[in-house]
Amino acid sequence: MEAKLIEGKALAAEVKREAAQQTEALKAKGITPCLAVILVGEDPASQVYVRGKINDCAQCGIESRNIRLPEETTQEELLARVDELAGDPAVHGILVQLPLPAHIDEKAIIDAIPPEKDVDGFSPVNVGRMQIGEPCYLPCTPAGCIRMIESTGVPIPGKHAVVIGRSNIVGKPAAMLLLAKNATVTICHSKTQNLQAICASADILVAAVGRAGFVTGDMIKPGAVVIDVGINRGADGKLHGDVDFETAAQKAAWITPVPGGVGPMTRAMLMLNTVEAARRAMEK
Ligand SMILES: Nc1nc2c(c(=O)[nH]1)N[C@@H](CN(C=O)c1ccc(C(=O)N[C@@H](CCC(=O)O)C(=O)O)cc1)CN2
Repeated sequence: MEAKLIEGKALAAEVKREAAQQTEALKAKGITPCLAVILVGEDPASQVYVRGKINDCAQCGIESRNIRLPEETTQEELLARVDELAGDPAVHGILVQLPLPAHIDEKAIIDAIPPEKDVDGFSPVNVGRMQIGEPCYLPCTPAGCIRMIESTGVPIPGKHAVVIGRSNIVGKPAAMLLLAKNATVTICHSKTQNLQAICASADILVAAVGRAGFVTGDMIKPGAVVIDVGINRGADGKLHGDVDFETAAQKAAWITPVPGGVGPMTRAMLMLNTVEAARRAMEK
């Protein structure tokens, strides 16, 4: 079997067109969605992602505030900036780019973002609402994964979905969203025994391990949908997914590429969350 590609870039363009249309409709009612993005420090990858987000905003007609703070910014200073944006009615979404420098407590910063402006869906209130199926902002990467799976036309209900990775921003929420779609979900991690056998029984496999080429063809069930969340920069300077694409594509029915897969979808889903935040603010 030679897997079909789930084209993240094309899907992301579709999602951004949706966001742009919704933005137009909001502007006609007198409200312009606005996203504030805070980047602390000079991490080169984060700079690329933030630039991408600001460009996406422009493409969708969304206003943006690009806030760059030096590496030595203190936690108190960062909290003060977040508070300022929290109190600014013109700002609908606040995103603090992760990772933060080691001297800043990420949790304290995420907790300071009001849930109604938390377009990353990382705050405890949004995480809790997601768990119980209440309206909330879904974290962008997992939400993008679901949209990519759905784009294949393969029904999720009843399928065995295996998520490798248990991070708060990808693995856990991806598992919860798959469960909410009535998949039977297994979460695997570094201590999991029989990982190969579990993965090889997955109809849907989401790899969020953070290790290049970790998932190989022998771990894929023939005909599976494989979603590769990994973005690992190799010594060759190129980006590599968590999935060994060549061998996995021989077994899977559908597979996401890296680059051009989950990454662009993460950014596109952020645009939808920002428009939604503006709509909710208007309704309030
Ligand atoms: N506040 C947040 N911080 C981080 C998040 C997040 O969702 N919110 N996720 C990741 C990084 N991330 C988004 O910020 C992200 C990563 C990658 C891409 C992307 O488009 N990747 C491209 C390749 C880009 C490149 O050349 O490096 C691709 O995969 O095609 C977008 C967003 C951690 N931090």
